Amino acid sequence: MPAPVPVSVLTGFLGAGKTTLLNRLLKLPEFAGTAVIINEFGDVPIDHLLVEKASDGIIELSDGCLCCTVRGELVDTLADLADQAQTGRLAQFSRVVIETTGLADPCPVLQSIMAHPALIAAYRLDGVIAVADALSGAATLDAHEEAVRQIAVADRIVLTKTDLAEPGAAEALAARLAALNPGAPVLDAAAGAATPAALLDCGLYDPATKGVDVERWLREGALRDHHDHHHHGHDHDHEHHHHDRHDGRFRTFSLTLARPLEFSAIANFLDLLRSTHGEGILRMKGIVETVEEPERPLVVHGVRQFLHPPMRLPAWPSGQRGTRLVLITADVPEDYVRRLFDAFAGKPSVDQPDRTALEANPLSIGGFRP
Ligand SMILES: Nc1nc2c(ncn2[C@@H]2O[C@H](COP(=O)(O)OP(=O)(O)OP(=O)(O)O)[C@@H](O)[C@H]2O)c(=O)[nH]1
Repeated sequence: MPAPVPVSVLTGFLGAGKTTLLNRLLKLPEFAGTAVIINEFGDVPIDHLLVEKASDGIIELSDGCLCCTVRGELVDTLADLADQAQTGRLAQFSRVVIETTGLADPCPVLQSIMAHPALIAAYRLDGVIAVADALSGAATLDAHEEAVRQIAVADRIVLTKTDLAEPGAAEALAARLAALNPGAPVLDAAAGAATPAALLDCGLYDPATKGVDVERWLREGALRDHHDHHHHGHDHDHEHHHHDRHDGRFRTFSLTLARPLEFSAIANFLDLLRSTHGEGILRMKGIVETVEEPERPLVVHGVRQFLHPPMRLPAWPSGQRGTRLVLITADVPEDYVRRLFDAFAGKPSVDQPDRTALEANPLSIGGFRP
């Protein structure tokens, strides 16, 4: 089996600058052999579309890229691409970029790549790139929950039109984006920061070292730094009051445990979390030290109710062991998740049901929503 092809999902609101960014990136050598899937043709054509049209919705590009609209299901398109490449009907591609329509919630796309049985062997999610423009980004975030969602689930955020924005506007938006999603670096396109090196390879696997890079994948350190910064002499809540009704609903936080967990404890924790708050788990990723195989970390990765089949790494890639989970959530009480995790981790606490009680009756912990 060939190695799974990395997929980048390019999202961002209408007119934010997705196509402009993509056009620029596709000219770079790092993007050679990229298959581009656009789920809607916008008003601004991709430069490369000066091409002949091949059968079944796939358009082959003169420079070896290929590009298609998603006429049917995204899953069918991706499965078909993989099939054609495997049977030699199509040149093997090294990367896929999916540009979502501006209005889309990217989670279903991530869910397909991560959890659809027809795709998990052929593809791996590399990362979500969200584009926000400095001119109208703040107003867009105020008006549209989808825009906030796109930022919240991103691995990288590209700030566009900073050259057109009023003085201070770009900085204010960048700060708001960082508060919404502390784990994602904000890259200024006009300043040349949106480079392939900055945008690609956000996944667990690092092609440069041919190893895994947990720190870069989880970016838990960035999360912690942001949290610390905002809790030392800085009133976080005060900051939130200035934002609109959407921002405060989205939270990114991490759960950690410095000793091994039984596999069944983590499995039941995730099951319970998914069944009580699945819709609100926009993304979840992490690495777990299990009692059963402490030398081989378990990698968990999911979107909403859907989990990528958990896999084991051959060894701990960095010195730090234990369990680290990063969750990006919408309308999920952080306190509930923490108490649930503590119960399964066996952390004693007054007036809290323990794991046995929870497995018998999930309602015994407050915060459950059907
Ligand atoms: N000055 C400036 N203009 C930009 C920048 N990025 C994008 N634009 C312009 O903004 C407009 C919209 O950009 P697109 O790339 O079409 O945006 P999009 O997100 O693909 O839009 P949809 O396909 O409608 O969702 C175009 O006229 C671009 O030329 C930037 O960084 N600076």
